[in-house]
Amino acid sequence: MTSLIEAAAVSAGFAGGTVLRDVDFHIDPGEIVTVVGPNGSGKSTLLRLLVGAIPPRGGRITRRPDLRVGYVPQRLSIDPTLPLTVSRFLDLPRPADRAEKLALMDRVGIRPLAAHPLTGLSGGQYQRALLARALLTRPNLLILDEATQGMDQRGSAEFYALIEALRAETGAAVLMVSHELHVVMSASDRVVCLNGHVCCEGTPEIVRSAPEYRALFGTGTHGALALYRHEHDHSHEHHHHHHQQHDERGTGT
Ligand SMILES: Nc1ncnc2c1ncn2[C@@H]1O[C@H](COP(=O)(O)OP(=O)(O)OP(=O)(O)O)[C@@H](O)[C@H]1O
Repeated sequence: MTSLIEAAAVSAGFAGGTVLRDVDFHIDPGEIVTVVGPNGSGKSTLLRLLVGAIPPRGGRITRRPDLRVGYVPQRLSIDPTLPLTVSRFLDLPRPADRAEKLALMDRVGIRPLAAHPLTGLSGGQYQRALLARALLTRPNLLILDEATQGMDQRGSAEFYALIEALRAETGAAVLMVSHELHVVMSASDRVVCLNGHVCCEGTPEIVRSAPEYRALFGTGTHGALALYRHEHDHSHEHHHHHHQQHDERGTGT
């Protein structure tokens, strides 16, 4: 088996009815696959099926035996009265190697925030903390569920550029869900457009011009796509610069 996860003719549903029907899906090592679809189209349900959190009603899901998933949830339910710092958060559920923690916080740009309470982070910083924690398990598949919710367009573009860089460094495949189509799509090798079933899939360019996709999302996203491309082309210098700014601010506090 070469795919990390493979789903064949999978269906899923709850008491309220069928949510997914006849879905074929796979993700290969090192691939970035994005699942897009309107609210309620079954994106989160598909992720939960793939990781085995819920059983399929029909069809079959196969996971490669060496699959190691790093999961970046949308949010975590953490008691806001708990004085949990970013650094301590990375010790949950099990204590992590200190050097490794520092290296990962550095890599995702939150090292100056190590001693800050988790609850005081901005949306973008918080997602980076979740990302660092997910990376501690050295995943070969990183799964992100609406990771950029609440970030502005520039923040999202930077976050996705980081994800792409991490994929290049670690070789991990990335599976993400988003309804922020325009920004996320260019970072993807393959896009799966979901609406209870797979409407269309392929490279971002193919999906973007597919009639099924246009019927669901329209065509008015070119400006945002251009912004991402621009950011992306200049990402490396740009990012180091940003992290430096973070560092300076962080050590001052
Ligand atoms: N545990 C559950 N019990 C009952 N119904 C559920 C459950 N989880 C999801 N659903 C229903 O399944 C459908 C798909 O939900 P899902 O969360 O997978 O969609 P989504 O595409 O991720 O949506 P969104 O973009 O809003 O996050 C919805 O109608 C939802 O109400």
